[in-house]
This record gives sequence, C-alpha cells and structure tokens, in this order.
Amino acid sequence: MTRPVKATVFGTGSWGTAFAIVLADAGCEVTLWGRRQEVVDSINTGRTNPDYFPGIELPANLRATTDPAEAAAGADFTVLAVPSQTLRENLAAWTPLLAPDTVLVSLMKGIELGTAKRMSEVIEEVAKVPAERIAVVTGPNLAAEIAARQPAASVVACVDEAVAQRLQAACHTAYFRPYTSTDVTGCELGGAVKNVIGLAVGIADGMGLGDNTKGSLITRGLAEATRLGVAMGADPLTFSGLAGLGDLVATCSSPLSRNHTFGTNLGRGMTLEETIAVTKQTAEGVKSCQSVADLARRHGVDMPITDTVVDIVHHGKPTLVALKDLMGRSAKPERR
Ligand SMILES: NC(=O)C1=CN([C@@H]2O[C@H](COP(=O)(O)OP(=O)(O)OC[C@H]3O[C@@H](n4cnc5c(N)ncnc54)[C@H](O)[C@@H]3O)[C@@H](O)[C@H]2O)C=CC1
Ligand SMILES: O=C(CO)COP(=O)(O)O
Repeated sequence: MTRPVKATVFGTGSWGTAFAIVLADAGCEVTLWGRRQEVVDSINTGRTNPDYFPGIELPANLRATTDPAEAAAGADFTVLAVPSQTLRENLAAWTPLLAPDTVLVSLMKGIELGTAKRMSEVIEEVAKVPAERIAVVTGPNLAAEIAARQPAASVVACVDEAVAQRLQAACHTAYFRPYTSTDVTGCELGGAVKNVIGLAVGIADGMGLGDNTKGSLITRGLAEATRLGVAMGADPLTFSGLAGLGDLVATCSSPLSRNHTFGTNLGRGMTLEETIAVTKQTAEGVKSCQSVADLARRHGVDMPITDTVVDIVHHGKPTLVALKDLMGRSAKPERR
C-alpha cells in the first residue's frame, strides 16, 4: 500500500487555506503552518479558519501547527503562501527545517522589491535547491471561490515536467483542474503583472469608466506582460493561457480581487493611506508594480500601464492626469 502524499502549507491566509483544502480534497495529508495560536486552534478544534472562510468546514485530513519544524517534517511538497515581500526572511528561517528532497511550491504572485527577483528565484537562492525542485501554482484562482469548491483550472509549472505532473496529481480534484507547464518564468510573470493590471482596471472602475476601458486595459496589459516575458525568455503562448489571460479576466472582473478592490478605492478618490487602512489582506500589486517596472527597465521593455499605476499609487499622480498622459502617448501599431 502506498502512503498518502504529505503536503505542508506555510501561511494560513486566504490562498494558503484554500489551497490546503484543495490538497486535502485531493487526498493529501496536509499540515498548515500559521503564526497565530488562535487561528491554529480554530483550525484544529473548530475545523474552520474564521478570519477567512468562516462558513467552510475544513477536511479531516488537514491540521495546523505554529511549529515550523513540525510542519516541515516529512513533507513531499512544501507550499509557500506568505506575502511575497516576506518570503526571503521567512524561508531563511524555515530552510534548515525542510524535509530532504521536498518540492518547494510557490503560490505567490509578486516580484521582490530591490532585487526584482521572481519568487522561484528567491526560493532557489535562499533554500539552495535546484530549479527542478521548485514549482509554481498560478491561474484564475480567487481563493474564496476555490474554498467554496467552485470549478476552476490552474497551472502547475516546474522546469522538470515529471515534478509538475506529481504536483498536478497531488492537487487535482473534481473542482480544481491543474494543467502542467515548464515555463516557470512566464507563469510567474503572468501572475505578478496581472495584479498590476488589476489595480489599473480597479482605478478605472472607481473613476466610473466603462467596459471599453476595461477591455482595452486587459488587452494592452496582456501585451505588456507578454513583452516582458519574451524579453526574459518566457514562451509568449503562456500569456494567452490560464496564467496570463485567464487570471487577468478573473482578477479584473471580480470584487473578490484585493488588487482590483484596492484600485477601485483609489479611483474613487481615497488616498493611498486610506486605501491601505481598509485593505485587510495582501494586495501584491501595490508593492510589485514597482518591481515589475524595475524589471521592465532592466530588460528595456516599455510598460506604460504599469508605469501609470506606479505614478498613481506611489507618486500621487492624479488619476485624470495619469489617464490623459496614458492616452496621449504617440500613436503606434498594435503589434510590433
Ligand atoms: N487570495 C487569493 O485569491 C490568491 C492569492 N494568491 C497569492 O498568494 C499569496 C498569499 O496571499 P493570500 O493568502 O491571499 O494573502 P493573505 O493576506 O490572505 O494571507 C497572508 C498570510 O501570511 C501571513 N503573513 C503576513 N505577513 C507575514 C510575515 N511577515 N511572516 C509570516 N507570515 C506572514 C498572514 O498572517 C496570513 O496568514 C500572494 O502572493 C497572493 O498574490 C494567489 C492566488 C489567489
Ligand atoms: O490571484 C488571484 C486570483 O487568481 C487573487 O487576486 P487578488 O490577489 O487581487 O485578490
């Protein structure tokens, strides 16, 4: 008899909890690591994570701990679901505890500030594991819908296709359909850039602009992500898949998206400080718009929507002025 796959998820936030439910429903033995004892107690005794999904009963094969050593022990898959900008520091502490040969899985959709590194690059550098043992899960996966077991597809990416297939099997359920990819760079960029475009669409929504604006931002945002990806060696077709277009559509359409909602509040006229104060969860694009713009500069890629988001969010540029400047750029062909 083969033993069940063991998966550990570091982070009891929105996506960490929802993906832990997916893994448990797929038959894995799942351990969630969380910082707060009361959250861990609610998971173990109340069978819920009341901060995020109060009405959802957690599967019996999922338990939680605050002890990272206990969480990490024996894991076939070690899933990382903390905010991107905290990964380096957290992973440095967890690295000595990791099970030998564990596959590290990133759920995060951010780019590190300062270094402009993708999350898989941070993992490779900090945990000193080869790229063949690092995977990424990304796609149109709003956590609340997944936790409610609504159907969705996703992408599991690893440079080693056999590892991607193992992870695919470990998280495949009746409602969660993962596809494999070996384009880790493209998948990570798709997830990080869509958050920035989600902010842009939210700002437009908040300004009262309509669906033509939304369609234009999504499509030209996709062009920005693809240009950056191609400059960094990604497969352009990745961006027309779930990690690119799929996630852009979900994020830019949904009030569940924290990035979209953050942008909407800014577009309605809230200040950055007011918007941060009402945002209870991680809106990665707020910080990552700067690191995406940094990456674009390093690779000589033009990303005008991303630059506009940086100007509005971080340099206080008035939205109407930013819109006029974005629309007033010189005319050009759609494809070059
Ligand atoms: N929520 C969603 O629908 C989805 C989120 N993601 C990505 O998943 C990643 C995690 O996001 P969420 O779970 O949604 O965020 P969240 O804000 O719901 O949860 C973050 C978790 O990390 C913990 N945390 C915060 N700072 C920490 C620190 N310094 N050290 C250790 N733990 C810390 C929080 O206590 C919380 O448990 C992000 O990169 C996000 O882009 C990806 C797909 C879907
Ligand atoms: O990545 C997501 C959906 O795929 C979640 O988007 P937000 O982080 O904007 O909530």
